[in-house]
Amino acid sequence: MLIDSYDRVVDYLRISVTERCNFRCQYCMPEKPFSWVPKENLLTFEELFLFVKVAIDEGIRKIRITGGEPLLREDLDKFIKMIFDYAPDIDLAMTTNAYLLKSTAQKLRDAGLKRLNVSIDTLKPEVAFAIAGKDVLKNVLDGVNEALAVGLKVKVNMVPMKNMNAQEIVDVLEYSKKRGMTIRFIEYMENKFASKEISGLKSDELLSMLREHYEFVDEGYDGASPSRYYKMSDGYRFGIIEPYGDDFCKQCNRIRLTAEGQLIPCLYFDEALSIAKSIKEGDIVAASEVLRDVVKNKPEKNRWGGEDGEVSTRAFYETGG
Ligand SMILES: Nc1nc2c(ncn2[C@@H]2O[C@H](COP(=O)(O)OP(=O)(O)OP(=O)(O)O)[C@@H](O)[C@H]2O)c(=O)[nH]1
Ligand SMILES: C[S@@+](CC[C@H](N)C(=O)[O-])C[C@H]1O[C@@H](n2cnc3c(N)ncnc32)[C@H](O)[C@@H]1O
Ligand code: SF4
Ligand code: SF4
Repeated sequence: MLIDSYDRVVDYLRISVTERCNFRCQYCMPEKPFSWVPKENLLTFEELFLFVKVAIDEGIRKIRITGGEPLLREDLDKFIKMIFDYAPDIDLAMTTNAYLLKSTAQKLRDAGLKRLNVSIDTLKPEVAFAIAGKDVLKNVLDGVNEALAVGLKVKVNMVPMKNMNAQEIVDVLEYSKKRGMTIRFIEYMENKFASKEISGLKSDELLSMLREHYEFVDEGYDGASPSRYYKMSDGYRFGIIEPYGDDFCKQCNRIRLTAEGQLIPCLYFDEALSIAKSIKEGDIVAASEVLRDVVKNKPEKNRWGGEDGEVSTRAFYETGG
């Protein structure tokens, strides 16, 4: 079991399989980055799998594939199958923009993927264009329908922004509810890569807008998730994620791996250790030492809430959110 120095069990590994993306979301990657990680620096799926086996053997029980856009990476279903065959019981999930999901959902499900978190910020084609930089909505909604049809469990992530999609929070909630998908509203998190024009809706603003339509009670955090959940009178639950908060850090169970093998102990801190060399040399003893070091060095919590108004220096598309 992996236990950090604050006695938290670390059993959740988020793997960003690529930082590339087919969208240019205003809050994440409005411009094509100046440079991508060169392809030769990316860990291959065989190399990533070698690390995944080490991580599972050490106690990881939940793996989320993310990016950039993970579906851009060729043969992703084969990577998922490798993980599933090695440990069928682990919680195997992915976060995606759904654009390529219509043609891939069945393959992913057959490979062993269990859950999907899909980003849906709007149900209006022109707003989707304004956010993602291209005409994406039809593909996204078709992708979600297909994922549900093949039996994947789906959650929706929405980042509400003023003068953009904030007026749609009820519509996107209703869309999700009708399809049995939990929606989580994510507070926009400032970062140095995002468009400077964005003004995100804060959780208190969101809650008062939702109160005009619904009655609900605060159910608090659910396990180690950074989402706070609210239960409506008909039993439907929605979540709000305040990434700048730190209440949920007490339960933090996660580390992150980037596509080039940087193992990140905490989203806030710049520190990371690379597993690339040990994995490329097939040295699993060294890789598990790096893993244990990263876990041991997990900080207690982020410091975004401080008075100096710090913003994230990490790119979401690099860490996978
Ligand atoms: N501050 C902070 N925010 C996080 C962390 N993990 C996730 N988030 C936020 O939550 C958002 C949604 O994360 P997802 O990729 O859907 O994953 P998840 O919330 O772990 O998903 P579940 O396993 O379904 O609970 C991210 O984009 C971040 O904004 C974290 O460790 N710290
Ligand atoms: C970086 S994306 C990677 C996976 C996939 N491309 C997608 O969009 O779902 C993961 C999550 O990060 C969220 N995200 C990206 N930039 C953000 C920001 N500045 N503030 C809050 N959430 C953000 C997205 O909405 C998405 O739900
Ligand atoms: S949020 Fe996801 S879909 Fe949007 S640009 Fe970032 S990685 Fe791509
Ligand atoms: S901010 Fe750091 S400590 Fe807090 S939940 Fe995220 S990764 Fe864990």
